[in-house]
Amino acid sequence: MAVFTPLSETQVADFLARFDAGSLVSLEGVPAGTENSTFFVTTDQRQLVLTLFEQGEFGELPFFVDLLDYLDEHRLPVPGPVHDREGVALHRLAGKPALLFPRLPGKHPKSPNLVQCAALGDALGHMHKVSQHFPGHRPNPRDLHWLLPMHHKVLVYLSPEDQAMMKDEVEIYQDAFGSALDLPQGTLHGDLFRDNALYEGDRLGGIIDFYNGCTGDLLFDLAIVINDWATDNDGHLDADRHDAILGTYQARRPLTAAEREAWPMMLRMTALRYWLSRLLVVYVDPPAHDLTPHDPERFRIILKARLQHGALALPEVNA
Ligand SMILES: Nc1ncnc2c1ncn2[C@@H]1O[C@H](COP(=O)(O)OP(=O)(O)OP(=O)(O)O)[C@@H](O)[C@H]1O
Ligand SMILES: N[C@@H](CCO)C(=O)O
Repeated sequence: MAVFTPLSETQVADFLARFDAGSLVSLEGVPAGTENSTFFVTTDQRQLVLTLFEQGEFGELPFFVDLLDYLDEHRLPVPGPVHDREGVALHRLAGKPALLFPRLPGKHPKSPNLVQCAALGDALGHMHKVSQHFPGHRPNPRDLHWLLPMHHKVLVYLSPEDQAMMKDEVEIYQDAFGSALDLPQGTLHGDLFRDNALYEGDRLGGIIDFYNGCTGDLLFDLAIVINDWATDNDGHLDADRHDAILGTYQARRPLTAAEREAWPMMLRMTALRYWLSRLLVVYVDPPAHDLTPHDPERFRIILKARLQHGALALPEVNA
């Protein structure tokens, strides 16, 4: 379950009274998700999602609200927060920060087809073009500055071979990314896995869960996407999905020469980023709830595959 703070219908009905969003018809806790409490709220006018923030830096929530407002204004497929009659989006409910969103249609794609991959690449490329001009700033909390101290915390839980792989990798990234690399910057989604996208058939209904959103290398975001969306069960890249995503992405935003050069290393660094964050959840800082954590092994396998086989050739950009 992912309702850490239960809400009564009366609480939600009172909350809705500040918005022009209709009166409560039904309230349903959403089982998915691991970080926040999520509810589907149906009113006599529309379908909404209510999120209560359970963890994280609450002071950062205005950044996420502004980012979603900005992307929504620029017609990206994201749930723009619902503002109340006073123009305020961020409220408190049951003692927790709360946001109301439109409920986007569709389902998460487990095994995305090539049309769905192309739609995702197009949306991400569009988002990255737009997000380069978003004025908000939040440092990337999961970049090399985080990997460096945090990887020490999990080494003790790894086999000698995996310890060596992790240590060597982090050292290599310091050389590769430590000095001034001229990679295009912008605002990233920061966690655009398949379970953060919704599709109605082949149509991308929307991208959700922007709470890892931050400012950083756009390539970092793209590598997260390719590692999750275009990797087979053995950790190898799936050439068709890879090309479908990168083809439409680059039609929006062609990669620069520096990005092309950094690409194989970025795939490795973002694979290690998730191997590490998942290891930390399992061994170092387990959450209070009993939800099954994501499997770190998946990203150890992906990292090994990227080390053994490198990256695939990037599709050419059609002028
Ligand atoms: N705007 C939306 N429209 C439709 N469904 C949504 C929306 N927002 C959230 N959901 C549903 O609620 C689930 C949980 O939401 P979300 O991913 O934001 O939670 P979380 O606890 O932050 O999860 P995670 O573990 O991915 O960080 C999603 O997987 C999705 O099914
Ligand atoms: N997408 C993350 C979990 C949410 O941050 C993972 O798969 O490890």
